[in-house]
Amino acid sequence: MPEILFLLVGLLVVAGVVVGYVATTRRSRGPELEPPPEQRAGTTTLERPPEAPPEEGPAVEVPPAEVPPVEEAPPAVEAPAAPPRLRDRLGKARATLAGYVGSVLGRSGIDAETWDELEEALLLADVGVGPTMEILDHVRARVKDEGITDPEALVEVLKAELKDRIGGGDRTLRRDVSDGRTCVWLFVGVNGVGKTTTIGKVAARERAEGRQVLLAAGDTFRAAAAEQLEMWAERAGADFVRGAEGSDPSSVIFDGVQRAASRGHELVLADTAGRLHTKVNLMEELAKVRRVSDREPGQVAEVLLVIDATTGQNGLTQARQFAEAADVTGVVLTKLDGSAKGGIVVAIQTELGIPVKLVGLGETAADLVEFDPDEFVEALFASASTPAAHRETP
Ligand SMILES: Nc1nc2c(ncn2[C@@H]2O[C@H](COP(=O)(O)OP(=O)(O)OP(=O)(O)O)[C@@H](O)[C@H]2O)c(=O)[nH]1
Repeated sequence: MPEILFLLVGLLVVAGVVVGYVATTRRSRGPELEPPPEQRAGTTTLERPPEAPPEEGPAVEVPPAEVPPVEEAPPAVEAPAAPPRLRDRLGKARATLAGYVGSVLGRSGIDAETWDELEEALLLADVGVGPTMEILDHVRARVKDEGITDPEALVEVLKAELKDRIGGGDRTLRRDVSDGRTCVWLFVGVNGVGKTTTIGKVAARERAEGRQVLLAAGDTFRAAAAEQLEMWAERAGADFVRGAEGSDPSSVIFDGVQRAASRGHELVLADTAGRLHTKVNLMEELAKVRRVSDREPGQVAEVLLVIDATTGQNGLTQARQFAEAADVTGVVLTKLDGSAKGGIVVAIQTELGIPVKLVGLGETAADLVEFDPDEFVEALFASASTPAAHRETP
């Protein structure tokens, strides 16, 4: 009996000691709750009513107290891996053309079938009926004038014609803004074309080149879109601003611009919700986004229309509508790695005169290249049977 009493007293003493220790440690460490997103470094969530009035003036002043000194900006990140070469990634488009071109080159001369095959090849590549006919008319005229009879020379004339059509125009991404203003690039396009992914790729590139960048989640329709963008921002070491779900995209982007300006960032990359080019109200909203993003302290230097290369000719209709609503300055053609329809480049450039500036060739940060017309045409015509790595660009 005394043993049991002794044991009970011992247990009580031990329990008391343990409880006391735990309470002390808790107090000294503080609560272990995750900080709310707005308190995490480099991230801001703007809680605002959905109908903030950005057109009437700045909706929300960024309080100076919230702005950390510029030294606290995210560190520069490593450059993404070397960008892929166009010709290594144009597998599908190359394979489609290679069959036709191989057949043309296999003939002893140029005959009616040769022209039929070239026409079919261009149509399959989605160059479009109008441009295909024009291109072949020009090539026919040159072949006749120059007395060309050799199929190889004919293919060279066709390549030159294509390069002529998609060449020219300024493809550099513009950064020139008035003194004291912050450069804004807007990314627009229909759903799922790759806007967010492209912004992530561009952010990685800009950061690797040492620029301070802010990503603004102007896609307030889908919470997942903002989360996806935030992930890209974290990876790239970029600043990030999002708004409450359903809030006004113009306000969110404007707040992003204000924050970027106050922190001395060079560039704001603004995402917008995917929208059908046929929905008038959404296209009007986009026009407003552009106007508001252009107000001090921001200035829109690029409106980049993102087009999915696999949609082919439909991309042309989209480009027309977006150009009207948001004054598009350049095209980013994505998913060219999985498309046989690279010919849309020709259609967009010749029919709308909008230069293709960037090309997406995959889903990682490195899969973005500047568009080079000569390289593109050579890549399209490079023989599918010859390993690209062993061929020299003529
Ligand atoms: N193969 C390939 N896939 C790509 C490329 N660019 C984007 N994608 C993929 O396309 C899908 C859609 O990309 P997002 O960036 O979410 O497209 P979005 O335009 O922002 O979509 P919404 O927000 O719905 O309008 C994702 O699975 C991307 O990984 C590319 O160049 N090549």
